[in-house]
Amino acid sequence: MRSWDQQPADPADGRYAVRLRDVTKRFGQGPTAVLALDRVGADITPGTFTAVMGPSGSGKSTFLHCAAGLDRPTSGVVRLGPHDLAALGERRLTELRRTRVGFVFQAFNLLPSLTVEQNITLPLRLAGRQAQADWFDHIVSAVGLRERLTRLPAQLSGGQQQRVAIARALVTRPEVTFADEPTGALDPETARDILGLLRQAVTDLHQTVVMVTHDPMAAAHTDHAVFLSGGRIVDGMDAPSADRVADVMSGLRRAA
Ligand SMILES: Nc1ncnc2c1ncn2[C@@H]1O[C@H](COP(=O)(O)OP(=O)(O)OP(=O)(O)O)[C@@H](O)[C@H]1O
Repeated sequence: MRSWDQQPADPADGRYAVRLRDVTKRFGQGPTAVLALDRVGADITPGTFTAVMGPSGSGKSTFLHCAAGLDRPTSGVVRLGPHDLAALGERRLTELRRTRVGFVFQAFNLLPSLTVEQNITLPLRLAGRQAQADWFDHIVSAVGLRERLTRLPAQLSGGQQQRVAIARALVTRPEVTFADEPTGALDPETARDILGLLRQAVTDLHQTVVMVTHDPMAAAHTDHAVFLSGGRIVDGMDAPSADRVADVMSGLRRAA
């Protein structure tokens, strides 16, 4: 069996934070089966911010779940850095998710009985690791939570709670952070702050972020947008602007 520390077979694999090759995901069987992803390929370069877009039901969440090792594809290859996820058993996959992947969800998903600081460092404690003081300080400053480390989530606004979730995602210095509609529950002004923070995590902290979003304004904060339709990647755009993204999205909705 391949060890997860083994060198990759294709030397190019190690250059990407995430690689999907021919990834297909089928839910169910027979006439009611749904092909949620249909031979999808994607290369996510380290230190980039990518938006995954597409109409409702186009496969965005399935893409994110397969790329993040939350779900296993029916066929195809998913690599996180040099690691082929299919080669990992459940225990190692869980460990890899905990230490090499950050998650930010629409619903924040903070633990209500833990303070801000305890929520941020939770992934490290689960992995039996200590916080690196410099990095912890760095991200706490970046997300602007230094004065609120002893608060509980219920004492914070939605935007502040999402800042905690972003700090928690970054605390392990993951290979990649996946954000699923991270601004979906926020008012437009707070949403802009949170998108600016994700942008800053990429530009200043050299992190890699992949964000599922419906919102062309959100995509405009990213370096690259990929568009899914019917489970396939049908388009891509560098340096996306909200207007160009909205045009592509309208076209995809009309065609759907
Ligand atoms: N667990 C599941 N069982 C059966 N079908 C599923 C399952 N998860 C997703 N699907 C189907 O797969 C397709 C893609 O779903 P997915 O949630 O990935 O789309 P999406 O683009 O994220 O949609 P939305 O924008 O509405 O969240 C849809 O047809 C959906 O109904």
